[in-house]
Amino acid sequence: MKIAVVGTGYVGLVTGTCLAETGNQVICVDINEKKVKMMQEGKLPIYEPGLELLFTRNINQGRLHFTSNLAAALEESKIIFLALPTPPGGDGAADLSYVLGAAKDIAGLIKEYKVIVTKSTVPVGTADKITAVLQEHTNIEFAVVSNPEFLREGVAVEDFMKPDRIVIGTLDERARKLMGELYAPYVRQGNPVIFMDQRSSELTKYAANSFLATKISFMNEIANLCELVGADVDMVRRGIGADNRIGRRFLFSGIGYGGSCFPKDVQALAKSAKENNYDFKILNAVMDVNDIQRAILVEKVKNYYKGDLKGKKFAIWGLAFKPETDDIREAPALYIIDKLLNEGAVLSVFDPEAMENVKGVVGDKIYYANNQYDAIEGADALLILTEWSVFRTPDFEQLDAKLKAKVIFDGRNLYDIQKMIDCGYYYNSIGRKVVS
Ligand SMILES: NC(=O)C1=CN([C@@H]2O[C@H](COP(=O)(O)OP(=O)(O)OC[C@H]3O[C@@H](n4cnc5c(N)ncnc54)[C@H](O)[C@@H]3O)[C@@H](O)[C@H]2O)C=CC1
Ligand SMILES: O=C(O)[C@H]1O[C@H](OP(=O)(O)OP(=O)(O)OC[C@H]2O[C@@H](n3ccc(=O)[nH]c3=O)[C@H](O)[C@@H]2O)[C@H](O)[C@@H](O)[C@@H]1O
Repeated sequence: MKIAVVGTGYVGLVTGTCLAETGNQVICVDINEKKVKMMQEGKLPIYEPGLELLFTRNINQGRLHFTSNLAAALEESKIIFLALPTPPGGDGAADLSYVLGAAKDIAGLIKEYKVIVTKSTVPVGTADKITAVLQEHTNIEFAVVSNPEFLREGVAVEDFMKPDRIVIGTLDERARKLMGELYAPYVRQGNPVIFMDQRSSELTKYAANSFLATKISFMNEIANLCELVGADVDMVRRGIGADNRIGRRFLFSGIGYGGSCFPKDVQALAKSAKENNYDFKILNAVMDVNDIQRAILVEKVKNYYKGDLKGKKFAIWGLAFKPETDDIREAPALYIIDKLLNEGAVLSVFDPEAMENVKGVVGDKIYYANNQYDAIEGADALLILTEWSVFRTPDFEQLDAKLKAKVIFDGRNLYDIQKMIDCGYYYNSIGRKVVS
């Protein structure tokens, strides 16, 4: 099938590449000409494990193409995916200007029946808005389909190629058939394609992200309670996760959820509920808890140094909002860096992939170390903010030798408490006892 993908961010690139991998002819369009040129030269603009191999293979085999010319991309494509940004507007609601703007452009260019698919995360009623824009500007037949994307950064290829489920929101029979054919190669036994109406599909995406964010905020509150009552959150997590009704995943307490989606989507769903005269109380609490949790490590550091961080040198391991990505959008690390700098601390940071992105935002106010051990040289304490594998089993001899003091604040609970006691560290993690 011939497919156009409009927008080559995370979702557009993964969607386009994976659809090409199953034999489709895919043309990806972006208004960012620099990015398009880069991709035409075979260079991938993001770090995502496993994507480069597929990206290169499909370009070389002539199935994956890039352009900034929307008209050319639409010409022969039967299905047009919109993978455009939906950032929070000033009031927290999703900004639909990219999506509706593209719909208008598409309306002016199509000459035959097209299926227009929203991959972007959009509020309930957006398919109707896209339909209205198209109807206003074209007489050509079309169907608007909601097909939310559930991929996680860092495991995006796996998530797209082997999805838990595929949600397709349309009542248009022709579109339903085409979408069913397109996704047939990705369906594994028991992992269904779920067809529904557009509104239910749009809400499914927000409900999924908000439910996962709720799980995280819930566990962060349990962690805070654990610290007060002398319980261990890792034990509680294992204890409740063994119940299939609860499940083992997404129960890790830490320094709050970040990334380009959870913060914006929880906020957008709360806003959309409010617009419909519904006060979504749980979501408001989820956001409040996350705000508090993002500050928790800084509070622990301040308590340890009795409020005076001036001139203290801290090493930071991990900047990306989670491992296996260079994405720093809404990363807790950015918030923590800002707070520590305001307190007069001196920072030396290391992340396996996100250094360049942080340089672009934070600039030369901090030292960008060459590796994780360079970062800790002479530091008063180490702060761990992202659970990259390389931080899980560090060389403790180097830690002992390079840190000025044996002090670790761990926002991701990477180390065994007993080991830290044996090694003589002051070790403060999340929801577990503080040892020294
Ligand atoms: N990042 C993620 O892991 C996931 C994101 N989503 C949703 O997917 C949507 C896209 O997210 P990302 O891929 O992260 O976005 P992004 O912000 O990384 O990329 C968007 C791309 O669209 C391009 N663009 C903007 N206007 C355009 C236009 N008129 N024509 C062509 N290209 C245009 C930009 O240049 C950029 O390359 C959002 O709604 C997001 O909530 C859904 C699931 C996962
Ligand atoms: O809509 C989206 O963009 C995507 O948002 C999330 O994916 P992603 O943001 O890539 O990352 P997650 O793995 O979900 O992590 C999000 C945040 O939650 C935090 N988290 C995650 C899990 C956990 O147990 N505890 C926890 O604090 C992570 O550290 C991270 O900051 C969802 O998991 C995807 O299904 C969804 O498609």
